[in-house]
Amino acid sequence: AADSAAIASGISEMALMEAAGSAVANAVGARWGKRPVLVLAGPGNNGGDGFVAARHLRDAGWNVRIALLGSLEQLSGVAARQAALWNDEVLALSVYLLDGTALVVDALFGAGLTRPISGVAAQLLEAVASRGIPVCAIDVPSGLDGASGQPQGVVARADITVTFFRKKPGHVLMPGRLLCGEVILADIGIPDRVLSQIDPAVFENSPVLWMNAYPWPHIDGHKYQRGHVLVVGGATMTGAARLSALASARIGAGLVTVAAPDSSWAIYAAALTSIMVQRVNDVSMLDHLLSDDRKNAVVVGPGAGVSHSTREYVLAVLARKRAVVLDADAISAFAADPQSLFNAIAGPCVLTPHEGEFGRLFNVNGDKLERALMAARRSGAVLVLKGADTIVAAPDGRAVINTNAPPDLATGGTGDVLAGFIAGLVAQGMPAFDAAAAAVWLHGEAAALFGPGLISEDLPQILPRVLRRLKRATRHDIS
Ligand SMILES: NC(=O)C1=CN([C@@H]2O[C@H](COP(=O)(O)OP(=O)(O)OC[C@H]3O[C@@H](n4cnc5c(N)ncnc54)[C@H](O)[C@@H]3O)[C@@H](O)[C@H]2O)[C@@H](O)CC1
Ligand SMILES: Nc1ncnc2c1ncn2[C@@H]1O[C@H](COP(=O)(O)OP(=O)(O)O)[C@@H](O)[C@H]1O
Ligand SMILES: [K+]
Repeated sequence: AADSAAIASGISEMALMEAAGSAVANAVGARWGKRPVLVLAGPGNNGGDGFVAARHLRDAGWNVRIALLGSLEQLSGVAARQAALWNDEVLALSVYLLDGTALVVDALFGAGLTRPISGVAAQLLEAVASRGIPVCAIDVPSGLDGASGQPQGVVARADITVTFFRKKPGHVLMPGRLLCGEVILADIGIPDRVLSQIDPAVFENSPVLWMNAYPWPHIDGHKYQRGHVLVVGGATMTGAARLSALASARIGAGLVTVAAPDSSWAIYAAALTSIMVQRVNDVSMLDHLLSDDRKNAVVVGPGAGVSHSTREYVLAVLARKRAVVLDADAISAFAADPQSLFNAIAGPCVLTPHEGEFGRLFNVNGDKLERALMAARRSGAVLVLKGADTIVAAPDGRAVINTNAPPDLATGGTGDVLAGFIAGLVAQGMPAFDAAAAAVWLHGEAAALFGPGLISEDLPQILPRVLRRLKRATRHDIS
């Protein structure tokens, strides 16, 4: 879309392809020393980029061969014109070409792949992968769907992938993120105004997206301006709600209260210090607590139990139009009747399912991005679909894909912490979508900073260091 918009606005297609192929040659030269290179060129513009890269590498003194899928006569447009500039032998694709090849430039298919790669091209990619030959992919590793991050048949994993103008979802969604290796974004002269023309709604998560909305405390602020989070605590599994509460407090909520039943009140009270504990044995007591409208964000779900009372609590909070984060059991409790939940969602609401919980509420098909967006639209909530490539999706079609979370997060309780982070930011006035994106990023950053050995308690503990760095990076000094 960006390239056609750029061409429509008067940029030469030939110049774009020249810049793209030359960026590939530069990336190859920066990564590897001179060695025999085989460029695999496809029948479209991705192949055209390959011809340009081959020419630039040859001019820089590399030993380059190029093999084409199909024939030169079948090339058209700028790809044909670039192929003509190669002005040297063009080989037919064959697995034998890999003998004596120490680097493959994969220019078979980019964005135009319409069906799984078959025949000799597929055999070649398989052989490249099985022999472990280093690969530089152009735009995407051929066979990877740039929209979904899903392979369409065979894909040879790349060491680096050079793409242009803007990353595609497939570069950051799993398993695409792994198949791409390091993604190098090259500027090929597509002007920024093209970005506003295509007005993208999907972004890789990063502070630039939400730091202007980040609720740093005001110099003359007081605790009530920083919001009051209410965490509905479970009766038996008390750790989950305590983790959420601690997380809300750490991320800056002015006050945090856990609502606890008589049976476990003493446990909560003994374990918590800066966090308050109030008695709630049934939905009318919860409703009474919520009559204080300073309690402006609520977490339900962590350790709540998949039960009728959890459903009642969720519906009571939603009826009060309070901002709410629904996690874990608060999601699972609606498995039998998701529509009753969606009907009740009217104000700011964030659902934070992992894939298992997601499947209990939503019967939607498609790739992860599509499913998250559809679920957000259907439920009317901001949807946080968790995992190695957590997606935050809004009912209006915006989405961010998170890429900073390490697998150390795959340990019990980290989701409870995330729910608390989100509620803490919403309580401080951050819009639900921004709050969810910021919380997911901070959560990943905290985990990465802590590193191996992480347990969920460590996340709120180390968050202040992440916040300090973020604040330093985003502070606008008065000059
Ligand atoms: N248009 C532009 O201005 C620019 C485009 N660029 C490159 O152009 C690429 C997109 O080019 P195209 O749209 O030509 O797409 P591709 O080069 O990915 O390939 C499309 C061609 O392959 C055929 N095809 C699709 N699936 C096939 C399969 N499984 N087996 C055999 N043939 C198949 C199609 O019929 C079509 O002829 C980008 O990925 C990027 O690499 C870059 O040059 C940057 C600028
Ligand atoms: N392999 C992974 N890489 C990165 N993040 C992960 C990975 N596995 C899980 N996570 C993150 O860890 C958290 C786990 O949450 P959840 O599944 O609700 O666990 P719990 O209920 O034990 O708190 C989520 O934020 C999720 O995105
Ligand atoms: K490619």
